[in-house]
Amino acid sequence: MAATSEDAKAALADAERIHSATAVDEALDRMADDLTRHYRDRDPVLVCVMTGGLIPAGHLLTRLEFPLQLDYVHATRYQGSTEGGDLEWMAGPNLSLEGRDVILVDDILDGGWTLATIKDHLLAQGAASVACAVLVSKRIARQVDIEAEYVGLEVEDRYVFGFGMDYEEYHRNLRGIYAL
Ligand SMILES: O=P(O)(O)OC[C@H]1O[C@H](OP(=O)(O)OP(=O)(O)O)[C@H](O)[C@@H]1O
Ligand code: HPA
Repeated sequence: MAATSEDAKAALADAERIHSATAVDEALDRMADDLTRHYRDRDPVLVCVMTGGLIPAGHLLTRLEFPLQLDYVHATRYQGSTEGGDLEWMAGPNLSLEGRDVILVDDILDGGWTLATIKDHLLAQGAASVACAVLVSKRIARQVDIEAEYVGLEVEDRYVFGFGMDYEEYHRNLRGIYAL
């Protein structure tokens, strides 16, 4: 049965805040500095992975003061659950990525299947390069061979939510990061 807002409130009350809003802001500043150093003259396309990538991508974008284009893909394998399944591809990208340098932005790198699959897909569409930028990297053995080039924060192997990441589709709007 789908979780209610009361369930979501109860989960938050029991959760531990593992990164404050300030820590998230500082991590985004560091990521933006690194991305600016590498991409300021490369006319990249920033591709946001919906839905969780929306919040980190939006906050990163306002810190990237150089020419870039924005696109998105919508792909999901958790669908409001805490266990991942097969990746369902729903939409995007819309721009031609032929010869372009792509910054693929998501909220979290966990088992790695999502970013690995999307990265392969974008390279198959002709992208010159695809680098992954994630707000959070979970410290676990990946299911596939992928790592992010740009990482904001690390978390241990717990289900986390906030700043894009959901608890049963709730709590993406929290400014800190919480663990069950
Ligand atoms: O590294 P993985 O184990 O593949 O997990 C990471 C992915 O899982 C979440 O997406 P989800 O499928 O839950 O969709 P959402 O973005 O709508 O939350 C998250 O946003 C990442 O895209
Ligand atoms: O720990 C997580 N939290 C939220 N979404 C996720 N998608 C993969 N892992 C997670």
